[in-house]
Amino acid sequence: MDGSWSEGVPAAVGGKRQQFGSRFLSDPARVFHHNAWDNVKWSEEQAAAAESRVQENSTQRVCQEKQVDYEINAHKYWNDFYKIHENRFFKDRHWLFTEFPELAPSQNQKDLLSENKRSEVPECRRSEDGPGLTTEQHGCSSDSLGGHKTQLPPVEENVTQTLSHLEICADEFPGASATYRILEVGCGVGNTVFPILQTNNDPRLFVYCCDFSSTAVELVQTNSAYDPSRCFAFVHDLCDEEKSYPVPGNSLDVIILIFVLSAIVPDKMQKAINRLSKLLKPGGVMLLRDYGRYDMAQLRFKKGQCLSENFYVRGDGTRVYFFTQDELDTLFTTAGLEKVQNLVDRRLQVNRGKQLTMYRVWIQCKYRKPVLSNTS
Ligand SMILES: C[S@@+](CC[C@H](N)C(=O)[O-])C[C@H]1O[C@@H](n2cnc3c(N)ncnc32)[C@H](O)[C@@H]1O
Repeated sequence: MDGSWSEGVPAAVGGKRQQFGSRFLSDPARVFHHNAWDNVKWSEEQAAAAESRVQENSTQRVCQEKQVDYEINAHKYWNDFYKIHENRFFKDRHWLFTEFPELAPSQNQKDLLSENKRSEVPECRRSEDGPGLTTEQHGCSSDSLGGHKTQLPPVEENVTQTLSHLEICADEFPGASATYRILEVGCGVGNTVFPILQTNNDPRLFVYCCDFSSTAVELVQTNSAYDPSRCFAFVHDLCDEEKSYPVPGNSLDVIILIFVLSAIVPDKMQKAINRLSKLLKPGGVMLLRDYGRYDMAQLRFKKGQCLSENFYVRGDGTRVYFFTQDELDTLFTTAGLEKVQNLVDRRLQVNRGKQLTMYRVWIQCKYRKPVLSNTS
């Protein structure tokens, strides 16, 4: 894996976190005085140079036979990645709580965990798909469901009708008795999930996480912090249209996508987001952080690594796409979600020892399912 991997940690300045930090480079002569600069403005020349670099490294495409291999065996390439790196590669993403307060509802918005009691999953058709765990197995007795006041928009009275097509029965999926449900897709080895579970001890919270790498999921399940009464990790390919998620539609408060959408082939992204959108409760949110167009990692690719426009394969067979804000907006709004946030984080990282500058571009999005939704 090349050195261009980074989780894109938003900066903290003076111990106090601001949106994407606030250390600005006003005097270029001071560039090597700090490790990173926030909200960097690109000059026209720099943008043009980036564009021409991308044109250059995209001229020669990977042959069709190899492309098919990278697609069919995508999970195997990620399995190999995790066999080598185990849980040492990505860092725990504690910064997510500042960026996305929805992930720490008991810390940030005390009532969120008990909100929307009316939106709990109603009676529905039985399915053979569900793992069939009972509420007792999750240690969440219904007594723990409080009658607190709600902070999210009120759920429409007709939600139960829109759920009539559900495949999973109300009390027969993991976390059925929880009142706040978070799903992380492409969870890797749990660098987001474990910080969430550690930050929230509230028994009304349940966290689902999936990845199509069985090696990664196994590392989550065997982590000493993995508690099946609060968390359910499962193998799932977000591009697989045949296999359903082990939760009913309209049942999740939050879905997290951290550097995962970029790992799938662009023509499968829309359907993957559509399917996820259906799982959100009305008022629920989808949170994303991912690579932006002309990020340093894109510029570093060599000729012959390009699969299609802005989509590349790394040396280890894993793939990465570089988004624009508009592309992400289209993906989410086409899935029936409304924009709450769509930001670009341009950071200048500095290697002071080697006197190197690295221009990073990440995009951060938050999209909400309308209370009156036609995607359910
Ligand atoms: C860059 S890693 C990010 C991991 C994790 N989200 C984190 O931030 O630490 C991308 C992850 O997406 C997973 N992934 C890629 N394509 C996927 C797919 N089609 N379905 C499910 N997971 C996928 C990979 O196995 C890998 O764990």
